[in-house]
Amino acid sequence: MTNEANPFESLQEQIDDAAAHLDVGDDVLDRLKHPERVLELNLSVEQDDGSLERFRAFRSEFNGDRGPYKGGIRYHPGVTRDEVKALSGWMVYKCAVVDIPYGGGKGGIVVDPSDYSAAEIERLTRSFAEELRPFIGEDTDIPAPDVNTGQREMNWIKDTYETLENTTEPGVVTGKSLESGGSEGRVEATGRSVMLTAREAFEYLDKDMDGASVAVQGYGNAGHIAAYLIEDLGANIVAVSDSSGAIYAEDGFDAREVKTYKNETGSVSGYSGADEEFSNEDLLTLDVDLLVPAALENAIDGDLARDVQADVIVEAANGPLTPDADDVLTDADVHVFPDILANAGGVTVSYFEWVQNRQRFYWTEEKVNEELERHVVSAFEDLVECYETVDVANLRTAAYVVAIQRVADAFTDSGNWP
Ligand SMILES: NC(=O)C1=CN([C@@H]2O[C@H](COP(=O)(O)OP(=O)(O)OC[C@H]3O[C@@H](n4cnc5c(N)ncnc54)[C@H](O)[C@@H]3O)[C@@H](O)[C@H]2O)C=CC1
Ligand SMILES: O=C(O)CCC(=O)C(=O)O
Repeated sequence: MTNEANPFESLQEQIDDAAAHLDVGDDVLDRLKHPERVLELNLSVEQDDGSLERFRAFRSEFNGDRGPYKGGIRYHPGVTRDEVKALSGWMVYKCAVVDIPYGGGKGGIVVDPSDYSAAEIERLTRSFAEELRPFIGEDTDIPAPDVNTGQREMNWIKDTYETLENTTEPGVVTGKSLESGGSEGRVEATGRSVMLTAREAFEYLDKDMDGASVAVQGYGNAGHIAAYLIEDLGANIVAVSDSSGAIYAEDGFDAREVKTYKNETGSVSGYSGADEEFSNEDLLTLDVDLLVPAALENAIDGDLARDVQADVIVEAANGPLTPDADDVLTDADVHVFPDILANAGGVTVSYFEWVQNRQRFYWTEEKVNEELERHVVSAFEDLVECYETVDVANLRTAAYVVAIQRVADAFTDSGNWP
């Protein structure tokens, strides 16, 4: 990460941008800019050929003022300590934006899972779970899926934890399969909140979703589900991409069909319904009504932002825009609906999963989706109210003003500080 923005510094800059509008002292604010603790591990894991391989892993517990640390675990070769710290901080403010009783945490392993067998990934995951065991638990720190992890890894973490603790505690981790205590609607939840945010954003901006052109960068859990749910609102998904590159069709794709093709072939490239193939950078600068970055941090920096032609950006990924990009896009009147609102559906339904686990009483998908919509729409309204009544530059800063105030109030109300 040499020329790229450091995500942890980006997070701190986002907090600084909100500072002037907050009733929070500099000392408390300084606390809210740093993780409470970061665990760094070297996991030694047996490979299929009998050799031992070492993997670096992290878990950052950023802030627990509003509840247990909560956030996903990422498997990616680009994972760094600072990235995990940033992601854990974004979790704190995301949970506060949607007003669920959690703090924020995040974990990651430096690994490209496509280079390893399922058995090797299982041993790696169980090894991580063993090391995390003293720190995680339903009331302390609750992992979940992120990039390149899903139900399978969450089931393994739950099983390892429960075996070592000699208990049943399904709420120790969320994003599990239904059979292991997962919730209806969790797989779709992140994409669903992106869709709900896009729907509310278009209504707020008095724009028509019917026939709107949409480009989606990243076609994994968050991206492809956001794409087909936005398509269901009547929009045209004209471009999508993954790490192999981007595909474009002027009349739009069938978003579900593209995913089926990706499942079969491993990438979106080569899809027969495409008019053209190009780079991810080209996708990000297309002249579309709505752009949804759904891959990784720093997708759009200050330079690329100057070429962005989209009217509206709804962030499915965490941290896809650098602070420089934010400045450029704010000046250019591009409406950016921030990650800590738009992708909060994942953690919101994780919260519902945890509630169901603790009550041993399970909800229908309809109830999950109704409650999710209520949380996202209410958070959207809180942000817009702040944006319209406080002199903030953009909706991201509005989101941080709302969220930081909630976290700081929890800290001071607990009697820890006057
Ligand atoms: N899974 C979840 O519940 C949540 C995920 N997120 C965020 O959404 C983003 C995506 O996560 P998931 O969809 O879960 O991961 P995933 O692993 O399911 O999918 C990631 C997708 O991004 C693509 N990709 C990677 N690098 C790319 C690049 N440079 N250009 C274009 N595409 C690229 C991959 O090929 C893949 O299609 C991340 O920022 C994650 O933190 C946020 C909230 C919850
Ligand atoms: O479901 C969760 O607890 C966290 C999901 C996550 O990692 C995120 O929102 O970035």
